[in-house]
Amino acid sequence: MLVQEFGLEHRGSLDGVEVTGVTLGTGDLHPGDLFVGIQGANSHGASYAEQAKEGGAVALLTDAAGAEIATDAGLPIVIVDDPRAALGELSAWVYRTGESAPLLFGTTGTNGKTSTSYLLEAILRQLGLVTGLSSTAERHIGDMTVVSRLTTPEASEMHALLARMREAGVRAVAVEVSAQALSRRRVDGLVFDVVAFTNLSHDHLDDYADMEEYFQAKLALFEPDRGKRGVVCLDSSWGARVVAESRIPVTTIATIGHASAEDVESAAWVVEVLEETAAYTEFRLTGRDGRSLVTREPLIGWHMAANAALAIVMLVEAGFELEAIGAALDAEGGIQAYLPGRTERVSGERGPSVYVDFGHSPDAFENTLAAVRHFTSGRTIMVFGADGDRDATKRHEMARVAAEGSDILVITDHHPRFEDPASIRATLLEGAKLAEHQPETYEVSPPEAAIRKAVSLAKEGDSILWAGPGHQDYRDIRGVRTPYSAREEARAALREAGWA
Ligand SMILES: CC(=O)N[C@H]1[C@@H](OP(=O)(O)OP(=O)(O)OC[C@H]2O[C@@H](n3ccc(=O)[nH]c3=O)[C@H](O)[C@@H]2O)O[C@H](CO)[C@@H](O)[C@@H]1O[C@H](C)C(=O)N[C@@H](C)C(=O)N[C@H](CCC(=O)O)C(=O)O
Ligand SMILES: Nc1ncnc2c1ncn2[C@@H]1O[C@H](COP(=O)(O)OP(=O)(O)OP(=O)(O)O)[C@@H](O)[C@H]1O
Repeated sequence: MLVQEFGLEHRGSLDGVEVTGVTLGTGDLHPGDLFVGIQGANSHGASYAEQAKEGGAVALLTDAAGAEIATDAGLPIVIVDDPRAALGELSAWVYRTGESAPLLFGTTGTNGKTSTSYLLEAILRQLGLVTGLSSTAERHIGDMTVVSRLTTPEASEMHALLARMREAGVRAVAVEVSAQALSRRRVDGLVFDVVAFTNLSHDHLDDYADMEEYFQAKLALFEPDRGKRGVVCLDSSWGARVVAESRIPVTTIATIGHASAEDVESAAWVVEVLEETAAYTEFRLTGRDGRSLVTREPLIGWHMAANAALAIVMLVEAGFELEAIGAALDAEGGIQAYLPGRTERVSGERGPSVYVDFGHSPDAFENTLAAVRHFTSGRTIMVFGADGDRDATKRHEMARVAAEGSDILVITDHHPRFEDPASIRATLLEGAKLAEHQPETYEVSPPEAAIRKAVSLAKEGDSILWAGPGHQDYRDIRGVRTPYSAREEARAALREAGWA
């Protein structure tokens, strides 16, 4: 049936073969699945065809090279030139995700994708809709939470997720779309009702040759086969490029004091931060036509207000009335969202304030440090490390920005992966020295000791920002995911210091 539908070449009998799911990896396999073998960085997926058969796969779809590898695996083989290119459409067909599709929102950008998606989900719930979420931190199917491995799942997993959402009565879904997802065709077979661009700054230059290539990867979300209409944030200068090069209709939003004066002047929507407290940020969102809304989001920093406003404009673009959104938010005192590991406060009433954050780029450090400083009467202490085996070119700038914005710096380890953690720390120490302002600096490994060092130095009125680990519950050390929670470590360090 599938082979006839798509007119595909095949080997071996497909009589009686019924495909009920699609998967790329034997680890995710369910009986009845079509196993798709793609060439990976380490191996060809087709070399796992025998395992896939044992696990209940009913057929293999792969390229000509994969078909050679899997000749003796005992599965019927469907052959296509580029299995990854076929994956989205095929998965959409198997999981019937085109039928009664929910409202789909897709957000891309270097920073703020997860936050915008959570805030969007929260507002949709406050509007009374059953919602879904696909983010780096978690995936949600209504009230159920599913663990995330990638920011954006592979197309087969994405369509399977949407099928489960349909069964659960989900009406609207917020999806975080990474540049890697666009480059690797993970959102094929989806057309978002509204897409959004948050910002672009230095990150992922291990995956992309330069910022231009990284930008072009993100821009792909603003194509008619990916999104119907878009909202572009002008706070980073790359926003104007998205507007100029988008191939779908877009509207714009800019934050006073952060976008250029000309961009604030020309934007269709303007965000003005009215009040920043340790518990919430209040802002006004005003449309060019005079429509306006004042509300609060439960996170610190102007950038989180910008993310919340972006989410609201996405909803307006999807057809929701601004007045209705305002009324739903007013009824509950603002946006009711909990974002795991995004400047999450883990300290109690007494002692220093401790925030754990997922920021891992210079821009994220700068904004989060500024937000923490805003409420700190004492000293700002920053604890951070850098990812091993990921873009090493951003390390100096991360450390310089961290040094510039803090009074005390504790440089430690993050996910070393296969790199030597001591050499990553040495690079960070070099970067910190490039700052004009030189904080008191310590090098402490491992992170369990680093957070304890920071807590031992902190006094009432001081704040500690631990940037990097966010919501994550493991550290990747030489390819092994060791269970580990920064939020739990920070709480333990505070308890041990008598600040419980
Ligand atoms: C570097 C990279 O992109 N790797 C992706 C790639 O893995 P790979 O090429 O290393 O795969 P491989 O180990 O050679 O295996 C080849 C194939 O055999 C399959 N296999 C492999 C072993 C086995 O026992 N059984 C099996 O079936 C694999 O599922 C794969 O399809 O193919 C896998 C499945 O198709 C992906 O899950 C995997 O993403 C990894 C986990 C990853 O970290 N990707 C990063 C770059 C990424 O996409 N990041 C963005 C981040 C964004 C952000 O920070 O904003 C994201 O969206 O998450
Ligand atoms: N609009 C923004 N501008 C700049 N920095 C931001 C913005 N929003 C969030 N950040 C910073 O980036 C960190 C990560 O935020 P978030 O998880 O929402 O981004 P993301 O784009 O999903 O990142 P990732 O792709 O790595 O998951 C935050 O904790 C904060 O430090």
